[in-house]
Amino acid sequence: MTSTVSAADRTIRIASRKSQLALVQTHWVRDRLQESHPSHQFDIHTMSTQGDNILDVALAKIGDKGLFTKELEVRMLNGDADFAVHSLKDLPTHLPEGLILGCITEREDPADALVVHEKHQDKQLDSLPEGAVVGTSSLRRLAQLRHHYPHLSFKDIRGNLNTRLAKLDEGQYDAIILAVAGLERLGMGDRVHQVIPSDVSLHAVGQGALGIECRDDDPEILELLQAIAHPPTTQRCLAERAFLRSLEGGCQVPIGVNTRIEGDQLTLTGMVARLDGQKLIKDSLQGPASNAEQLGEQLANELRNQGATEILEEIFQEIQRGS
Ligand SMILES: NCc1[nH]cc(CCC(=O)O)c1CC(=O)O
Repeated sequence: MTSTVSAADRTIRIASRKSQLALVQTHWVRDRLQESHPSHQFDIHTMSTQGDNILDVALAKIGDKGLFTKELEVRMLNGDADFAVHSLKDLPTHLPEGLILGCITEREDPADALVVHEKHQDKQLDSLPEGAVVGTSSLRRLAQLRHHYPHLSFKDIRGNLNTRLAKLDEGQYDAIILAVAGLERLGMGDRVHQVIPSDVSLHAVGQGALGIECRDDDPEILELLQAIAHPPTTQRCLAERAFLRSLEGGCQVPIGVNTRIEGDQLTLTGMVARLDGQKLIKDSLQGPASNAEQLGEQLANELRNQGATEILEEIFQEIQRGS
């Protein structure tokens, strides 16, 4: 006798990292899917990733190719998990054979935030004192902030959000830069002291959105995930990811974006900067949102014509040398 397992009696296994932010995000996805598919059973399986364990090596040096995603991907490919919930910005633009981006959820504010030590409550980025120490490990944030605020100094910061906030509060930094979205999801939106405007700092590709990764040969899961897909966010993020995919050369680089949808028009702004902030190439273009990925590739070509390739090559060499 044969029996067919229908989605309704299949237990769906969700893979997640163990960090507090990852768990909040995964529970949010599970709860939304449970609402739209009440008869399904969803189980969450948590695991640590390399990115959670390696805290001392500069992330830029090892590159962030799947550092936060690999272990989850292995589970899916082995058939031990059905999909994984990621912060979209941590999900590489090239996925392993057999896996795809099943859906993208509605984005929160994608901007970066300035979070200050209590002694700087009355300050903003432009009024922090000369030499104030700003914590960030993101080359993108570093290059853009150096460009606009040469009076500040920058220091690496590692660890999860709570660890970083504790280091700030202890006085190891005058201020730190974090994503608005992460703070809000953890109920710490009150720590956002200044939302950094997009003319100062473009955000990371995919920032503020969740990406659900699954096997490409599982139509049941792909269908189920459509309940939490958000088409405008998806179009914006596909344009952003195509832009990054087209530019990146195998390491974490200072690339930022901003997107906007009005009617059926998508506007994409992208930038590539030198690490010292002395040179910054930025441009925008607009086109039909239905051509999102093509727009991303087109903008990448534009920036290459304006000198992005040289900047990226220079950065790649600096990182190799370990400077
Ligand atoms: N690289 C770490 C990371 N990955 C996702 C977020 C939270 C925000 C988001 O969903 O983009 C953060 C923290 C941060 O950048 O402050």
